Amino acid sequence: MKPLDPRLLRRAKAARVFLVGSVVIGVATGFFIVVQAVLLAHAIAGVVLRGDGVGRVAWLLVGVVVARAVLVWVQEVVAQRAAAAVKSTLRRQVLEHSLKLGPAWLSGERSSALTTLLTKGLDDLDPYFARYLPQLVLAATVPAGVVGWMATGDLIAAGTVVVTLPLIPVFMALVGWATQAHSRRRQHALAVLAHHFSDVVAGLPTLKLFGRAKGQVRAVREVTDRHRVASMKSLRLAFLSSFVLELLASISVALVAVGVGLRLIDGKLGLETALLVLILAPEAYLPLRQVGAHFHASADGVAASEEVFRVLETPLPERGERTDVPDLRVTPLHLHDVTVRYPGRDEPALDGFDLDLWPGEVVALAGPSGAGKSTVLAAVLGFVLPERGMVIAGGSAADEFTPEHWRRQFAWVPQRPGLRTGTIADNIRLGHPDATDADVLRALADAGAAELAPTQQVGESGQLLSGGQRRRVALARALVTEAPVLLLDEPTAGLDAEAEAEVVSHLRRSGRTVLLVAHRPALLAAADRVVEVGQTSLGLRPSLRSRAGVAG
Ligand SMILES: Nc1ncnc2c1ncn2[C@@H]1O[C@H](COP(=O)(O)OP(=O)(O)OP(=O)(O)O)[C@@H](O)[C@H]1O
Repeated sequence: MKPLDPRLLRRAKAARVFLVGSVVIGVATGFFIVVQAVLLAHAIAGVVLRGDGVGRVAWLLVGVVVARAVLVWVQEVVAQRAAAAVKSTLRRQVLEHSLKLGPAWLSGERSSALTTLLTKGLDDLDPYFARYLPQLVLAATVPAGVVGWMATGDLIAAGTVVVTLPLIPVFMALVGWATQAHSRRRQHALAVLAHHFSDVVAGLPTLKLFGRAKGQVRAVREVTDRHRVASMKSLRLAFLSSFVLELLASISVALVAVGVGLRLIDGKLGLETALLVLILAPEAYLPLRQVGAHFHASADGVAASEEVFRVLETPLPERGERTDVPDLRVTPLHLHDVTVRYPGRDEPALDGFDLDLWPGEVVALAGPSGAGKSTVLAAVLGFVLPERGMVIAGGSAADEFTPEHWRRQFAWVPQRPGLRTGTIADNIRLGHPDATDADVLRALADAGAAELAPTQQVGESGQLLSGGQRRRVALARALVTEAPVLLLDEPTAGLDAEAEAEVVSHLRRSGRTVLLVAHRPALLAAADRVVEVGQTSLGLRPSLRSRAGVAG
């Protein structure tokens, strides 16, 4: 584990500002430590050797102590603010990057692990900023100043410190290597625990139904135990390394003290210099010892930030910068030889797929489960990039345009539409924020959901609605947009025959281009064309064959 990850400084401006502030505070702290030692040594030697009073020195000492207390306070405030700013920056960056990577990437991630990382995981950066980093800066500034000052009084003592001091960072580096593996294991155990727990909670009704709910107690206990064991190992290592660091520092200070004592007895060293060296020697080791102590508390935060950088360094698919997307109300869309292979899969999900979609057409994609129908919609939207072939509009490939501008041409209803907490109207207005109440009611009616009240609450992820109702609200959300092309993944699943007929007739009347995934006969029959995915044959209605330019 690197003491300071340069990526943290690169990605978060607050971290850079904080580091500069910490260096200033570190130098000031070093200065006050030396001043305090000089004043103390002078006062004690004055009292012992010359019988001086301590009045003036005492006031100066009070001033130094207050100044040091103010520095600690400033450091704490700056650190807490920096930690909050860095966490919020990293969270925003991960969310923005995840959005750009799209649903195909997200489906390969474990959402609960990502949630844990962005919440509890990044919160572990607090001790890193509040304790570890300031201490690291002090460790770099204070010993240098202290040893330099000691050297002006007693070269031998300064030499002893210079020789013994590096032992501490060397030992810390060894501990760091061991801790890194432990921290990763602990982070992994926490992610597994979160994932397992959210899976069990989500599947509890099913587990209960099959009488397997109790069996999960053992599984949760095992996963929790793994996390407990990993945490205990980290703690054991932390205590052990703190003990050894303390021992090392104490022995080193003792070495300096014995040398100073002997030279004092021999008369080679004055009392004031000896006192100064004795007061300063522990101060040289203290920052380094404390770096070791705070290192363990911050190791989890650093492991979490490494995980964050893994996400942030996942390359984005290359997309162009063009914003002049052709108007798909009048421009046909072509899929040419589109071949998509998901990461980690040998077989392509879609192999050499061709499709011409003419403005105003209703085209149904049919084919067995797993044939690649949803993948066709994902390829059109640019959620997956074809390894071969391309999506073309108006003579330009889709990936020449920015994803935001390209996707404005489409409204999409996925197989499992997401709804957010709020009313039905709130969810529909996600498609068109300025939609009036009348627009919302019309969209609901066109989606075959006239009986649903716009003010009805949908609950978290739409849990207060039935599966069919959720789908119709999502369809209404797509219909309320002004997108010229509708991409609908089984839009009428869960609807009765009457509602389905209404939806189909509205889709046909709307004049928009519709590409839908369909299994049900009513939907297939209503389409202008049915395209089999996973097969090469095109089932065209005779009236459209000439328009599609397909011979036969
Ligand atoms: N994110 C993904 N990662 C890896 N493989 C995937 C992913 N999404 C889909 N697949 C695989 O790609 C193939 C095509 O999936 P797709 O969802 O496009 O099929 P489909 O025809 O829509 O199926 P269904 O009718 O069951 O919805 C399947 O073998 C599926 O397992």
